[in-house]
Amino acid sequence: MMTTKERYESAREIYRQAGVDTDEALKILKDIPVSMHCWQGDDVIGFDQRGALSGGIQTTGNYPGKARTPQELMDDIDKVLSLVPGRTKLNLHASYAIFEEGEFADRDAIEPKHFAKWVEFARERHMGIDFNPTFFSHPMVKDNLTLSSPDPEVRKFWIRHGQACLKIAQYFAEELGQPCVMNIWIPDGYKDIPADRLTPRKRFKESLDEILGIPYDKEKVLVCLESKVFGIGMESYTVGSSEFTVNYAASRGILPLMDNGHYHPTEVVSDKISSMLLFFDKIALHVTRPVRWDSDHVVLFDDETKEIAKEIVRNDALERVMIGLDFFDASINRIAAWTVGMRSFRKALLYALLTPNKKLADFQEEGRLTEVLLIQEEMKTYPFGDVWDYFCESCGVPVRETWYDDVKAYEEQVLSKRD
Ligand SMILES: C[C@H](O)[C@H](O)[C@@H](O)C(=O)CO
Ligand SMILES: [Mn+2]
Repeated sequence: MMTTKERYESAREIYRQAGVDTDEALKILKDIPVSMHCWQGDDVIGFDQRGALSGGIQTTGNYPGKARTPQELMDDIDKVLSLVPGRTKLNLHASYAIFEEGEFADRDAIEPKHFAKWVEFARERHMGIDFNPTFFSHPMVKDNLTLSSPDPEVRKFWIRHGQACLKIAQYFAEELGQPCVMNIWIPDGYKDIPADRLTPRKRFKESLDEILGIPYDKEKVLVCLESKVFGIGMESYTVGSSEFTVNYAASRGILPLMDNGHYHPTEVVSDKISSMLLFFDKIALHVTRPVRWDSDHVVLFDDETKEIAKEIVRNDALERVMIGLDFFDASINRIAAWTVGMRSFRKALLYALLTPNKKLADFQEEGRLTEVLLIQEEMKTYPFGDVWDYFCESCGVPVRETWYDDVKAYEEQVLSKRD
């Protein structure tokens, strides 16, 4: 039987004939940062509250073994890191603040010190940290409203939260020497047809201006604003619609964030990326898999994921698109869910890098559309798996599904003891 390296060498030659340099592709692939969301490990619960998940998002499933403490979550993240190749960043929500015994700070009073353990964790693993204020799962979310609430006390609380998070984001960037992508998403909306769509959006705009009005270093903290078309219980109207967030981001010099679960079912983020790149220096993504709704299924190596990766790679936008994953599945082993999602997106990036993008774009310009179609189709059966396996092996992570043996062992030795 051929070794992984021998299979790679054979594949390299096949790709070379199609005009693709696999060695170069693997060099690029290894350094593309993909931000891994901490919230897959504990069903988006966090450590600062005991209530249910709110904000119109939902984790379904009851698979045993979810992380209940910071140490358990860190152990689980470590297990995933040992199974996924390439550069990873860690994406935290503010609700994952770590308090000393007997200590507590509410969301509007959290400080960098409450994230010092995460910094230590990331530093030891040479990772940067991205960050998210948490505008949900908290008693100060009143009638599903936060920054757009008519109640000034509610708004002020969440403005203070946003400002506290900016300081924490800058602390991450300074401590770890990598910019921190700080994403703002609010759940605010109405279940039924609103009487006034304008006023809540006006208040949201003013609240955001107050948050971003405090001094912070724009080189170190890349603030994003994420849109959403609907949430559970907010089916008819969301304050932070796509038009709101894109216009706000453009007018304030921050990044728009597109989550591919946050649009109407036939809209695709892959088609939006090029337009956004023409008007923004940088944009951000939450890659997820919506199944009929914003269900946040595990990211797969599917057509839309591939198309998203292609848009980033072939538009030469690897440094301009901040990639983060956002899914949460509690119905299967959570470590496996994370691993499948992370490996799948890295695969999609590799697939894009192994596509003769320049040749195809030239053909399109020349009107050779038959060739565009047939080459894209033929590339699907190139020996992609041999290149992927070699990449995994050279990054020191398991090749193919053998990684599940590690997950099973971890489940038996660690996860099964948790409940
Ligand atoms: C945890 C959430 O998924 C996240 O904050 C937000 O990005 C979102 O996508 C809400 O639907
Ligand atoms: Mn998201």
